[in-house]
Amino acid sequence: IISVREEEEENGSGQRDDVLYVERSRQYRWRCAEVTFACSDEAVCQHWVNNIRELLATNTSRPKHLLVYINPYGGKRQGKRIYEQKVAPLFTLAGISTSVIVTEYANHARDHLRTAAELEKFDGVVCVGGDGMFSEIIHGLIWRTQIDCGVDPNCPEEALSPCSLRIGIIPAGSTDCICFATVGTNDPVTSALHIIVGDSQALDVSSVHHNNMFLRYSVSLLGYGFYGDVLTDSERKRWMGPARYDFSGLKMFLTHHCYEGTVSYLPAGGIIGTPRDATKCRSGCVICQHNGQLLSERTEKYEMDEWRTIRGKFLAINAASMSCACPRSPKGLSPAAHLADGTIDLILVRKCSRFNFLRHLLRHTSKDDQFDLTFIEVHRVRRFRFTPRHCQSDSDLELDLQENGKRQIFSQICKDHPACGCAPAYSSWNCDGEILTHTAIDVRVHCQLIKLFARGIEELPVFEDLTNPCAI
Ligand SMILES: CCCCCCCCCCCCC/C=C/[C@@H](O)[C@H](COP(=O)(O)O)NC(=O)CCCCC
Ligand SMILES: Nc1ncnc2c1ncn2[C@@H]1O[C@H](COP(=O)(O)OP(=O)(O)O)[C@@H](O)[C@H]1O
Ligand SMILES: [Ca+2]
Repeated sequence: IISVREEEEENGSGQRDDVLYVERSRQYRWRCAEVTFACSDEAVCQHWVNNIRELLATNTSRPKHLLVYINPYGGKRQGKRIYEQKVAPLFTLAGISTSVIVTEYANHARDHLRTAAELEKFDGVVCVGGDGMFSEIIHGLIWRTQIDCGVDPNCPEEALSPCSLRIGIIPAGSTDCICFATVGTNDPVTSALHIIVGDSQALDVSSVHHNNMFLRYSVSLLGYGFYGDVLTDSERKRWMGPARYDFSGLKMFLTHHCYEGTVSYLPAGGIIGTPRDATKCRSGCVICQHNGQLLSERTEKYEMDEWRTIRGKFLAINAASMSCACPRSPKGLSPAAHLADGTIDLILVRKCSRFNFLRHLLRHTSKDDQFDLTFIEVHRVRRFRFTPRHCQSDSDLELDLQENGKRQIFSQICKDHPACGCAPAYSSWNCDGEILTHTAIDVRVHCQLIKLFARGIEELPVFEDLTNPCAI
């Protein structure tokens, strides 16, 4: 139930109660529906209304005061309109009061959250925008929580303190992968209703460091190579709106750059689940519960796991903290990744032909397994490091030379691209849609560090689930 309102019957024959409630629609969408109860005895009617209102008021998981940040610049620049026309009226109906800030520049929301007075009077923060805007919100909230708790965010070894305020996402960006992968759809009304009913979904956060210096947090994709290059190229074409990703995606596919470097990772030992599982992370996921519990009890196990190292040439290095499902790829980059299990799926796409890379990419949009290819490796990890070849230590480079024969260190990249002879040695990291300035990074997962107003993707009813044989 969202709310209840009473009205006199027009002919004076008693009272009417209109109850607004959430109804499930197709493909994970929720809608607001209304049912009317009428009674000739006004006292009885009033009794219903009072009881419903009392139940709603005593429900502590529902937010009553929200701090809303709107990015008017993201996606198709519709954030303000989406909020005012589709979301604000629902919040009003649900009796939620709001403080709304329309951002005026990049990092406005992040900086505001870092210093905002009386944050404790709010029951949550609402982010109207895309993944970049969500990233601003978590940077503000996580930073503030660590400073308040005396945790040094620059130290990669420190355990971070969880944030108490829940975050709601109203999708108004270009990809909106975080919303899609946690709700199942990018629909502002559905997201508003998840906020109103007070849903809660824990989310892992990865911290990214470079030489003991904090760089960024990530909750969805950290991508070097293909996705880093797509992002860098697409930022120059922001005027195209969300279509910039399709243009830059095609361009980077044709460019076909590969990058050399070393990936080291700490496998996620002792947990249940693998990146090749057929089961997916869904509402109330038992794998997230089990692994989350395990991590909170057995931190020493994590230290006992052994680091592994892979050197090579890669078209893409993708670290998915969640499935990264989005409208372009409804199953995502790593379909079996979990929202809150304390792990990242590390996907290595080794150098291969354009044709093979296309096969891999196309499988993101079909039922075929994108990992079932000889040039793809996927590992479930707790931590990983990447060093591009030109940042490797002298001894590492010496080792490479021995392995690869006597060729000149700095010519190998152009050798991979004889046509242009000037391919770049470095890519950049795409960190939830923001470009990272450093290429050598150290990434660590912090299990269930933040909470969203969401419940994870719900199981579809059998008749809607086209992957289910009973539906056909
Ligand atoms: C030839 C067919 C190719 C099909 C490829 C489909 C693969 C798509 C996987 C997309 C994964 C996206 C992961 C999400 C990243 C977002 O965080 C990021 C920023 O989002 P936003 O702030 O809302 O704009 N989006 C991207 O990096 C876009 C990647 C697009 C790649 C084509
Ligand atoms: N008022 C603003 N003006 C310019 N940039 C902004 C503003 N508010 C937020 N940003 C920045 O806009 C960028 C893109 O935002 P995002 O919501 O992710 O949209 P998109 O999905 O289109 O990339 C982010 O880097 C964010 O920090
Ligand atoms: Ca995860």
